Amino acid sequence: MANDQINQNFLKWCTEQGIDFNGNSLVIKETPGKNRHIISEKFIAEGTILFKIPYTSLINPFTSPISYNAHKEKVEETGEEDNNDVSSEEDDEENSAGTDEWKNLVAVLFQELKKGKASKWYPYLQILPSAETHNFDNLYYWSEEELALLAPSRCVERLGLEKIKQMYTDIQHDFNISDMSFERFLQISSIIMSYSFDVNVKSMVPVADLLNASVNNNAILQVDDENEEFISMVAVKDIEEGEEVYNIYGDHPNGELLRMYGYVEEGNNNEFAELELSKLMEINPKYKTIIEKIDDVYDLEDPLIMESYDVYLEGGLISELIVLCEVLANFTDENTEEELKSLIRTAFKRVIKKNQMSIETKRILDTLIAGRISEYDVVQNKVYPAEKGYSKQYMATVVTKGELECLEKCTEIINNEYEIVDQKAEEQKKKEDERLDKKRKRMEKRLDRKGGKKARA
Ligand SMILES: C[S@@+](CC[C@H](N)C(=O)[O-])C[C@H]1O[C@@H](n2cnc3c(N)ncnc32)[C@H](O)[C@@H]1O
Repeated sequence: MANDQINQNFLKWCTEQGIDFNGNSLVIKETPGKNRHIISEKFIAEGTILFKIPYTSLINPFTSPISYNAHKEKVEETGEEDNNDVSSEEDDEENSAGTDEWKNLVAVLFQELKKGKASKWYPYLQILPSAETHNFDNLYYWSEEELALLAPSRCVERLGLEKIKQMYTDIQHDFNISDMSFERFLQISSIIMSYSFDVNVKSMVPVADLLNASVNNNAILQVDDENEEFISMVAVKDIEEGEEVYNIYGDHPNGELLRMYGYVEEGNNNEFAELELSKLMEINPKYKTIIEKIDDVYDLEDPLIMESYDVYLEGGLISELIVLCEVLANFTDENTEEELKSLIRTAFKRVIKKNQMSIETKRILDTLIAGRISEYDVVQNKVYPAEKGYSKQYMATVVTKGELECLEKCTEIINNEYEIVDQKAEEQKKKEDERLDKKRKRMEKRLDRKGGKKARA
């Protein structure tokens, strides 16, 4: 079916669902790279509701309950819940709930797509990239060669392919779906990753998902807990005539935008780079053993030993790495477990409360940052490909250049935000002061004695 016809059918369906496009001032446009997006043909003032979407037109396990019930019965029967996630994030309670919602929505969407014209959402499903032949740009569809364009970024490590494979197996089992191929599962997961919203429960939200995103968004989706009928897309800035309406997908750096959504945004201030623990351990052969000792005695709530440490474009280095380097710089082989614990507490106080670090810590960090920057050598001289747009080479360049900028700015941020304390020089100065103080006191005593003699004379 031609795209025009698909759009017309979709608009008709929206009217039937009671979704209006702000008195027709919003129109769907299509351009290469951006695909479908929404433009405002009139000026719209900040605060205006752009469109309202009835909860009944959302796709989620409550509006299309077949698969949800199958899963719920299984959970009630066995008491089992699962902990997988579509990405490589650590598991925790929140993630587990998110994963279950994810699985439910995959199953629901799979069933609705299979129903074809019989689905209540058929005109909506037609405008999603749901055809088996659709080419996604997210990282799950990049070849090995294309992924290599992103080196040395660590964003590729966040793909979590093993977990995804596990999730596929679980869904087949939990929902009794044997006719969903892995390719179809990945395609449906990709749709969910880039089109779904967390509105009470993970859902597909027609029309809201037509909006592209920007860090300078002019609209957001508002969920009003008091309103059980609608959710609304609201203008958060004035929108000029002819301007694109942009939503925001979250505070994602470009590597994450690419992984999940398949696009990047230049000027994205959520950018971050990563410094690896393994590289820190390579700086000094002793560090590995000390880090293992820290891991053994560590009893504070916030984790200190991590696989990698983030360096933010605007916020610099996360303080946990500075604390860790401070401990590495001050630990000696004679230190007992208790002394090590005390070193950790002192390091936290110094770094977080006093914004101080020792000059030794600064040296370790400088070495680590310089080493990571040198891994970006290939990026330093990279020019943006002539064909800007959305080529994979262009997108990979935006990611790696953004990360390099974070690292280059990091040292400057450290210098501005922390007082660098030269501990050894301070100790020497303290000793020197004490020596002079003693000398002064001796002189005073001598003078006193002399003064006494004179008085007697
Ligand atoms: C929720 S959909 C938005 C509608 C989408 N453009 C379409 O044609 O269906 C999210 C997808 O839109 C694209 N997208 C979103 N924001 C973009 C942007 N600022 N530039 C380019 N593509 C963008 C990405 O492909 C993303 O996966």
